[in-house]
Amino acid sequence: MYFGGLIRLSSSKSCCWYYPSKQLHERITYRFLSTKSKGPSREKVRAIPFTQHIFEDYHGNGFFSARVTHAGPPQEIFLPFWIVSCRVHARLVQAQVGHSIMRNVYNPTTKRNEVRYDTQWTWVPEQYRWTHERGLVNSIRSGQCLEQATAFTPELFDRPPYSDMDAEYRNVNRTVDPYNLYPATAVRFAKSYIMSTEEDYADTYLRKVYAADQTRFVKIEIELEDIKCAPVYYPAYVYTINYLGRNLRTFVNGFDLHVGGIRTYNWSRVAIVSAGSMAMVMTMTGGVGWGGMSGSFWIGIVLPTVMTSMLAMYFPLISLKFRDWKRQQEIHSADKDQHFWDSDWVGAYDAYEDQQRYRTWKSENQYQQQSQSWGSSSRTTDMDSDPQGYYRALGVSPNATKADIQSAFRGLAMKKHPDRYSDPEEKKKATVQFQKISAAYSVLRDLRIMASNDELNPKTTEYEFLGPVGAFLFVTVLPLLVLFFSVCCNATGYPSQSMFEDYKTYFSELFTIEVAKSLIDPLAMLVYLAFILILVIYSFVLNGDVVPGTKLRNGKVLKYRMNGFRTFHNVFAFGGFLLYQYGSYEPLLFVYNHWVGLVASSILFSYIISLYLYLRSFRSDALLALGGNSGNPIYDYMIGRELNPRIGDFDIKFFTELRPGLIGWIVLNVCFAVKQYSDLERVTNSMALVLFFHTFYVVDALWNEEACLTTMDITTDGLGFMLGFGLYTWVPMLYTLQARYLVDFPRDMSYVELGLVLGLNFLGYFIFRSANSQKNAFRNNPDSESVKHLKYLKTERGTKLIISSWWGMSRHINYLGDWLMALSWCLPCGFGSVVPYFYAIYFGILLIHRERRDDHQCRIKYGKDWDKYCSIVKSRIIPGK
Ligand SMILES: NC(=O)C1=CN([C@@H]2O[C@H](COP(=O)(O)OP(=O)(O)OC[C@H]3O[C@@H](n4cnc5c(N)ncnc54)[C@H](OP(=O)(O)O)[C@@H]3O)[C@@H](O)[C@H]2O)C=CC1
Ligand SMILES: CC(C)=CCC[C@@H](C)[C@H]1CC=C2C3=C(CC[C@@]21C)[C@@]1(C)CC[C@H](O)C(C)(C)[C@@H]1CC3
Repeated sequence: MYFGGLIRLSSSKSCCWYYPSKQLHERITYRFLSTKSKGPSREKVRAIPFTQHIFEDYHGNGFFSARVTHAGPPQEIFLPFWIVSCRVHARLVQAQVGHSIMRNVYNPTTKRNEVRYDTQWTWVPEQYRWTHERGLVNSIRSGQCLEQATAFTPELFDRPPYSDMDAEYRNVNRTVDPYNLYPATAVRFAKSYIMSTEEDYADTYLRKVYAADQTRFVKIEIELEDIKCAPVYYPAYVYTINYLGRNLRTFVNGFDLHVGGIRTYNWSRVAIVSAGSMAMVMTMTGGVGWGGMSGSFWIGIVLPTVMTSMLAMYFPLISLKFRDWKRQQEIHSADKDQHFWDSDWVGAYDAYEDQQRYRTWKSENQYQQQSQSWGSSSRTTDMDSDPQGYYRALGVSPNATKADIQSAFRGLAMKKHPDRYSDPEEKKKATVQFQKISAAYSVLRDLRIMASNDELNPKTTEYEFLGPVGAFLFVTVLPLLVLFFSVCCNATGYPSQSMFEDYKTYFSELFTIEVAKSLIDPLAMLVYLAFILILVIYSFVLNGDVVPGTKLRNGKVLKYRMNGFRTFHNVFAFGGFLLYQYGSYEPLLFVYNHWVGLVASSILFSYIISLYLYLRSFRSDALLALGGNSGNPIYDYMIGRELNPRIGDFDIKFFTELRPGLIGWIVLNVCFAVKQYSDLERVTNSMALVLFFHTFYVVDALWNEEACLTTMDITTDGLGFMLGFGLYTWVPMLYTLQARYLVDFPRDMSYVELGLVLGLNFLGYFIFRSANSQKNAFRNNPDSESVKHLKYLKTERGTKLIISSWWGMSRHINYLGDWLMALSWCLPCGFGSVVPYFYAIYFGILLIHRERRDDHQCRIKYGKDWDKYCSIVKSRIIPGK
């Protein structure tokens, strides 16, 4: 990049611009780094694990910081910058220097002599000229930054093996960020930076030489000659945090470990401090003076608290938006600056093409190695497999990835866009080339999508749940079963008395249009939707650690925000607050009174959301569950096609897994307990026990939310009707069966019964939690103190299977614990009906079936290793069986 000629800038600020070139020259220290310079050795640039604590400190310092700790390993990134160098010719056209003079003046008002300062201005007598060289990085920092930047060479991608590092750090990707600043913008920055820094120096100098106090009418002219704009790269470790659906990057300088990036704030602390300080202000000042206590509460405390905490929460996103907007402005203004545009870009593009060539070379090498190891010769890697010349048009190899094709197209499109040429002949040529590039891109992109789809999303060849027939029964019979429990179980009996008396008449009356109509309850629908909406809002606005999930088939690792537990207590705090304002618990009786409507609404919702999920799973970039791509609509709709459906960064499956079902379950339980209280004016000990057990289970699940990321539902199953219906309907509407039964048939337990049931529950919980935690701890770090004594079997996949302690007793000892708990939840209902035991029966069947499914999946995953594991740990669920 080279600009011949001179660029003339002039300044006429009220400061001085007067100094001989010799002295100015001495004061500027810089080292210009040309593109040929070597920069730091690539070994020096490595993702050092200890940068993790620098990152954590950066986000953990200060009372209001959000203490982000989970960002995964850093990325090694070379950030691109432009180095602008030029020769600066400066000429001082005019300037005045001012000296303050002290005078004694008589003041007739005070009738005294007073001291006054006047400025005596004199023109600077000479016109000075000077010339010097400048070199700047585009973010306008000089000195060290220039020295640490490195010229682009394809070897930047070559990461040494770093065999001494943990696997996590050994496999870190090394990348080069694309340029997102135009060279013309960098030059504009450099120009204004040169102006302002030289002004500063001149001002200081003038004041010193003339012993002046002020300067004015300063007019200078600067001519920039021989401007060079060279791309350089600056090494950094980048941690990416997912925050409210946006990726925030934290940069750790590759040399001095200085850290920068957008910070996040703990909005709940901001809220507490704001509420506390506003309450203090209100108390001290006597309130807002409008609306009494209530006015002061809402306007003086709640409003500012909500506003400040919202600001704290959205501040990172606002500043990101602001930066984006500033960048857009830069780009717009750079467009007008045509003079720099073309020649600059050509140089930048040279560097970009180098990258592409290197990537292509690398992927070809890899491919050749792979095909040698597969012994395959069916595919060819050279350009002969490109009869249409599409790959050649984009300058990529036939093995290029979708991303490679995309970035090659973007680069070429920028370079060859007809709008960038004013000469008609060149414009014509560019138009032809541009059309060729676009055609090649559209064909190759589609091919890549198809190829990657086939590889990533193979057809499902084996059915579960008795295939399409079973799926059909699932989507029809199970909702009917839930309706049966809600419609046919009531205060007369579980099932109702009239069904027992004459079941034929009862059922013939049940399947009528009137009964169907009675299921439609708009108010219940509204309440149900409002509840889901509140959960969605909370999942967006509440803070929580951002945790990476397991690696997906496409190599991606999704991030999840752990705010389930916060959602839980916020739901109760919000509900409690509303009831307090209302002044009665009566709204909670709505649940019992509109039970059938609520159940029907949840079923309808489950059908609709599953349909939405099914339809959206046909997007070209959707990653499907291995078991959900059979091609049979009923089966795929039921089992779930898409593995991790997301809207932006909102993960629908993760949201569904723990929130509507589990939180809804406890909310409904509380409503039933309140109903019992309103009927009996007390809560029976059996109801209290059921409430305690269920709440304990749910709180435990939400508290250990992270653990659900490794469950089959998240890692393997798609999100379809099975999970959707399971969590929007089945869990909240059926897991509450015991609490509802105790409203209709209240009973108290003897102390002996109480003790036995409590004991059974805690035994179950002990097994369930210790086994699950042991597996999680072992999977997270097998060397940690609590699990390092465990014996394990190392599989060929690299995964270790525990074969001692809990996991040596049976292959799913956790299921046994879970089932014992399930049984203990049913026992408080006594033995008057089998219906409250439905949960233990169904759950037993579910766990047996789940164990078979998991066994099948593990056999596919681990092959011979699984057989070996099964021969060591023989029991499936119950030890010794
Ligand atoms: N209340 C409810 O309605 C329900 C509760 N649950 C509960 O959810 C919990 C999670 O269940 P789920 O995901 O089905 O099963 P597990 O938690 O038992 O996880 C099974 C997976 O763990 C890994 N694994 C198996 N054996 C070993 C071993 N010996 N050492 C180390 N890892 C092993 C395998 O995955 P890999 O090797 O690939 O990592 C396997 O696929 C259970 O406690 C269950 O009771 C489940 C369903 C419903
Ligand atoms: C018959 C029918 C509708 C089947 C759907 C099954 C679902 C109800 C269950 C499948 C796996 C589940 C899990 C939990 C709840 C029930 C479902 C969705 C779970 C969230 C309960 C709390 C636990 O601590 C858990 C997080 C481990 C668990 C995960 C599996």
